[in-house]
This record gives sequence, structure tokens and C-alpha cells, in this order.
Amino acid sequence: MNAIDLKNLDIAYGDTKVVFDVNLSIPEGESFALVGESGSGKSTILRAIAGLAPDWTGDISVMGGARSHHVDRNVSRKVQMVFQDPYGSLHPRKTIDAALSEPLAIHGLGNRGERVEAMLTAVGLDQRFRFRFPHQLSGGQRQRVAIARALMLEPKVMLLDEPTSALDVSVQAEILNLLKRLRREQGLTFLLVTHNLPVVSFLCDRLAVMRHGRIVEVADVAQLKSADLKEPYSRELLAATEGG
Ligand SMILES: Nc1ncnc2c1ncn2[C@@H]1O[C@H](COP(=O)(O)OP(=O)(O)OP(=O)(O)O)[C@@H](O)[C@H]1O
Repeated sequence: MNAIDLKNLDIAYGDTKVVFDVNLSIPEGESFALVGESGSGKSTILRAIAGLAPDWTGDISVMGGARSHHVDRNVSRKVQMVFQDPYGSLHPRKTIDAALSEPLAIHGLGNRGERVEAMLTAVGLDQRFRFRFPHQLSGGQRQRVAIARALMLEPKVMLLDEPTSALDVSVQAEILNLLKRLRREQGLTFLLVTHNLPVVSFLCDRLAVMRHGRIVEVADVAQLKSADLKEPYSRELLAATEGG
């Protein structure tokens, strides 16, 4: 089964169309990256799949089920998003316990205390963090909490929008290792947006290069590693990254 199927996807903000005719199938268990220059529409695609960019046409399916244009509880259990800035995505006056319990409460799930404890362990956070507030954690610890929160409903697919780019380099590696381990342990599918091609090499199987709201090329990570991308724009992007 495909975890994600996008067919003839166009996405707009008001009158401005920013994503054009995207077609993409991501098999279950794959880790797939969207790369490309700033403003090329990568985050917008993730937002549309997550239900955060309602103005789209075409088809979006998650684990074989078509997404509607409305709040879609079945889809939201299957797919969860992690943002670049964990501080922005965690409520400053809610404890970590409250942040992790909330998705369970919304979906009427029990055993919340046990599930929160187990998830803290799964993301490598000591239980003493449970009743702290986000500002009492480091950036890396906050991103662990954001990942934990996304996993509370046991989704099949994670949408990761620059999940490490706000973090110190040493912490980035810890979070990348954590994501890699969680993907393996929980059989997750990843759709990741990043500017960082080494992150793609480390974490992903395939990638799509985007430009001006369109997919220019889909390639295997082996092609990225051997600098064997076909399209001139992809090669330019690769050269620019290696130079900088
Ligand atoms: N909320 C919004 N309202 C209007 N336009 C938006 C909104 N969010 C993004 N855009 C526009 O949509 C286009 C695509 O933006 P998007 O954030 O998807 O690009 P991106 O490839 O993820 O860029 P970056 O790498 O900088 O995050 C850009 O032209 C951007 O200005």
C-alpha cells in the first residue's frame, strides 16, 4: 500500500497558486524528502496533507483513504506533522504531560498516564521532564517532546518540516538518530522537508527536487550521494549546497 498518494495536486493561498500539478506516490515505510529553493512549495504540500492548507484541488490519500477538505479525524490519526520550531508548536503554559495527554483526550483514549510515560522513554526523555514547562527544556529536548506529541496517536506517517534546522549542530545529530530509530521501531513513513542534503542522505530513501511549485525530478538517495541527478536545476542545487 502507498502511505501517501498525491494526484494532480494544486494548492493556493487565496488567489495565488503556489503548487502546480504535483503527482507523487510514497510506499508505506519509505522515507521521502522534498528539497528545493525557499518558496518552492515544499511546506505547503506538507500542510495540505495535514489539513492545514485547505485551498487545494486534486487528490490526497493517506494510507489508502482519501482526505477531505474538512477536519478529518481518520486522517489525523494516521498522519502527524512536526514543525521546525518546537517552541512555537508547544503551548508555553502547558506542561509536557498536558501537551502529550491532549491528543489522547481529544480522541477519547484511556491509560493516558502510562502512555505518556512510555512515550517519554521512547523519545529518550527522563520522567522528571513530565511536569515541566517548555521553557524549562533545551531546544533539543523540546523537539523530542514535539516528536513525542506527534506519535501519541500512533500515526503511520510523519510529516517533518525542517525538524532539525532550528537546533545546534550537535543536537541535530541526536534528533536525526532518534527519528531514524523511531522510524525503524514503529514502521513509520516519513515525508521530510529540508534544505540540508546531508540530512536527506542520512534519513531518506528517495527525494523530489522542487522549483516554483513543481516537481522537477524524483531520484534515489544513491543518485544524490553519487552526484548523479539528471536535471540541470537539481545539479545546480547540489553544487550550490556543496559549495556552501
Ligand atoms: N500562509 C500563507 N499565505 C500566503 N502565501 C503563503 C503562505 N505560506 C506560504 N506562502 C507562499 O507560498 C509559496 C510556497 O511557500 P512554502 O512555505 O510552501 O515554500 P517552501 O518551499 O517550504 O519554502 P521554505 O523552504 O522557505 O520553507 C511562497 O511563495 C510563499 O510566499
